[in-house]
Amino acid sequence: MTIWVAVVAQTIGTVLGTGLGVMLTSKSRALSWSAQFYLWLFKGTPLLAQILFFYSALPQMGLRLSLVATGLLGLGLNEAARMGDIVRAGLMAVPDEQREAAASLGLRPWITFRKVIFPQAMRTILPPLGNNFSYMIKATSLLATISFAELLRVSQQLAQSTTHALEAYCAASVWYLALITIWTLIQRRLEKKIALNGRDTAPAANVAVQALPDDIRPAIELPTSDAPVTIEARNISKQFGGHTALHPTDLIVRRGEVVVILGPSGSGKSTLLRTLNWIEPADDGDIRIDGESLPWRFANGRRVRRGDAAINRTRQRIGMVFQHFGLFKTYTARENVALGLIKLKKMPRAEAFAKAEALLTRVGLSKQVGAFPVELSGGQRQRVAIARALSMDPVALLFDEPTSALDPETVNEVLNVMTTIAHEGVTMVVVTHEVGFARRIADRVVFMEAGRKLMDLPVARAFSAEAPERFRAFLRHIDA
Ligand SMILES: Nc1ncnc2c1ncn2[C@@H]1O[C@H](COP(=O)(O)OP(=O)(O)OP(=O)(O)O)[C@@H](O)[C@H]1O
Repeated sequence: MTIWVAVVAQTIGTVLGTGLGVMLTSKSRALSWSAQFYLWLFKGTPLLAQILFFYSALPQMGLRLSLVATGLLGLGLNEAARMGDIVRAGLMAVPDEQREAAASLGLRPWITFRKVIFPQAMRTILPPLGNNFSYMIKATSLLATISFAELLRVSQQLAQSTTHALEAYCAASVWYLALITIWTLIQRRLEKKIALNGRDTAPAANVAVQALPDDIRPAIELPTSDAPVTIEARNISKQFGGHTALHPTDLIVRRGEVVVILGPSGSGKSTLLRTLNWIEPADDGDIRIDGESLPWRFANGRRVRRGDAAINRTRQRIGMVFQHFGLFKTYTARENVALGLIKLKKMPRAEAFAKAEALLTRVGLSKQVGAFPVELSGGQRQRVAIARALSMDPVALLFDEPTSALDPETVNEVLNVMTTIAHEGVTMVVVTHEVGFARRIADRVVFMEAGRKLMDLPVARAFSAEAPERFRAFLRHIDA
């Protein structure tokens, strides 16, 4: 009986708690506040009072439960509140880059959750879940020896109407709720504080960002090649809080071009790049991929934001490589590369794996196809990430500081792969601090400072006396 009750109650708690955990991390306020209310109520009132409530109040609503069913309901709903917190912690422990990597492939939120986020969150969730289950087994004995006896006693008293047992329980519940509310508020404050302290800091600045006067005229030169335009960003801007990370900026990338974006730390390079595939939605402006607007559709002459599914579809056409690789940790190299093909292109598994292996061979990893990310070096992981970004046959690849997290010896193995695919004609936009790479590979060099594009020149002119003084000062600083 103990095992049966514990298993059923734990199952109710785990299933319901998983839903609550997802709701707690949801961007929808209605969902997260409903889940928070549930947790507050069930964590804040004593189990015995809840069981008593179910036992005495539910029959009045026409639902009569047996003693065991009442106990199951009480234990299950309480466990759901605890599991909700545990699942939320597990989901929050999965780095944001995993979600961004999935979004950059164009995976739908449900698939991302099921295939990428939840399996990783399980590693954090499983130990406390085991712990809770041990507790649950013991709680069933409490239920049997104390709660049921108490239930029967109170029920008899209620029937005889000689005491105010129910009121006493209600008053006790209010007190507990007040205590738990205070603790919840303290816990929230602590979590907020820790979240702020733990926020990723930008890599060390190589040149201090200087404020620029608002009326500065950027030295912009539009590309002269007449290949068709692949990415067309117009007037995109982005603010974080009150801080303008990106002033209204244009960027045009033509088919086969390699555009390298250089600039001091904090100058808005990554923000510009991340708006190009809407991983970071811009506040204003438009991005067109092969002429198709990524964020907007036009209805009755008005501009309307496209739905997430439509944005995902267009986004699939652009691959992205992240600084910290963003490989899905629970999948092998081959599975990482094949996931988008199987889930989005609906390719049969065998065919997707064959294509994944061919791509991994192309980046020099034919022997590591079965390795998990932890078994690979940084350079190898980044090459898997490049193969994965190529898997969807994108019209362009975006690289966000692809070598910044690598040891100096492995930087070149990644740059060599990037050089090879650039020579194969892949359209690329690269944010990097590797000036040498820009000189060798770029067709155009964009220089950013304080959220503005200050230079956009063909490579030969960018590295000549013709370049703006600010860019030459930046190069001198790096040389030094
Ligand atoms: N998610 C965010 N929340 C708040 N501020 C942000 C966020 N992302 C970027 N910023 C701010 O926007 C500005 C531009 O950041 P961005 O990462 O684009 O610069 P960057 O040139 O790529 O820098 P780095 O070379 O150091 O990566 C910085 O001041 C940064 O602190």
